Amino acid sequence: MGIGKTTPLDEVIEKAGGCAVVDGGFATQLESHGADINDPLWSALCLIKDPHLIKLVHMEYLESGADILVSSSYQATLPGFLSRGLSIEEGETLLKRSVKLAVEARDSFWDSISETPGHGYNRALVAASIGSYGAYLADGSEYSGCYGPDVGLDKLKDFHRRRLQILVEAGPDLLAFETIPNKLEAQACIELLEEENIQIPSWICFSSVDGVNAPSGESFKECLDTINKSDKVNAVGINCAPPHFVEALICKFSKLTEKVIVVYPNSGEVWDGRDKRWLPSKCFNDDKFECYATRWRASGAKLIGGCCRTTPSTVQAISKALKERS
Ligand SMILES: C[S+](C)CC[C@H](N)C(=O)O
Ligand SMILES: N[C@@H](CCS)C(=O)O
Ligand SMILES: [Zn+2]
Repeated sequence: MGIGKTTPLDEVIEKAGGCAVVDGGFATQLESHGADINDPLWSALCLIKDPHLIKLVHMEYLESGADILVSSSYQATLPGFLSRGLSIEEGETLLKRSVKLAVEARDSFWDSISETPGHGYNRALVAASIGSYGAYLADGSEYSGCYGPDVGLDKLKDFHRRRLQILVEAGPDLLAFETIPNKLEAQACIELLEEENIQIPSWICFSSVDGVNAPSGESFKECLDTINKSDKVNAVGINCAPPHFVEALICKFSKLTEKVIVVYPNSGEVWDGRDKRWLPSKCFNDDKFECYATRWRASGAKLIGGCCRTTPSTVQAISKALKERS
């Protein structure tokens, strides 16, 4: 995945007219179909209990115009599955299932739509979601970056390595590291991509709670200086932060990196990691996303979508804004 080579990610961006659409809140949409994800495994519980809902949600985002589907593996981890009494083998099967379900949805949507002349869809890519260590902890620390003194680089690499290998074996088109809250975890991700000689594209997205720095308080300059050293990372950006932070962050990132910029913010509501609920806050509706999407593209983002509490209608609004191109 050397720099300069055209990747499937570049191709989908080009086919989409310069800015491709990422899907929206995956867990949110599972909940709207009645899934109970109030659990340490969060949305990954559905890999065990409701795999059909996972496929349904992927289909809904495809119909809404997503060019990239993010898989259901955000909070799917081997230690998480082991602590539920599953075997390593069962855990590995579930991880592979997350990619398989997204690939099946993509293939079946593409087969059905291909028969419709003049359809405006692109064949979507499947990104395997790799949630941060904080997501696995299920204590809200993907928004604080405070992993404590015992969590060093090696521990983070150990945490991520096997899942990454299994997800890659399952054949996604790319890897999506999500809600990374600090520089150390970004470093762990890039070292793993290198050590495992990963040949598919990847993006690394940070969360942000102040709109200026990573949640840990480290500057994005420090974080991006680390990522810029790796030619295994194709895109870098922000996910699950409030939309009103995004424009300024795109401007900041575009001065700090030449990599593709990816943004998929949440609705603006705030996750209460202790009580496990979304706190009402400044919340942005689909019309606002439609208008923001155009501005984010003008500021330099090439991958735009939604994260938690956004829905297929949000993605439809983004897709409408980006595909009614200038
Ligand atoms: C993106 S957050 C809302 C995911 C859930 C969190 N890791 C938890 O388990 O509390
Ligand atoms: N891909 C995950 C991100 C959570 S922050 C989801 O949409 O559920
Ligand atoms: Zn989110």
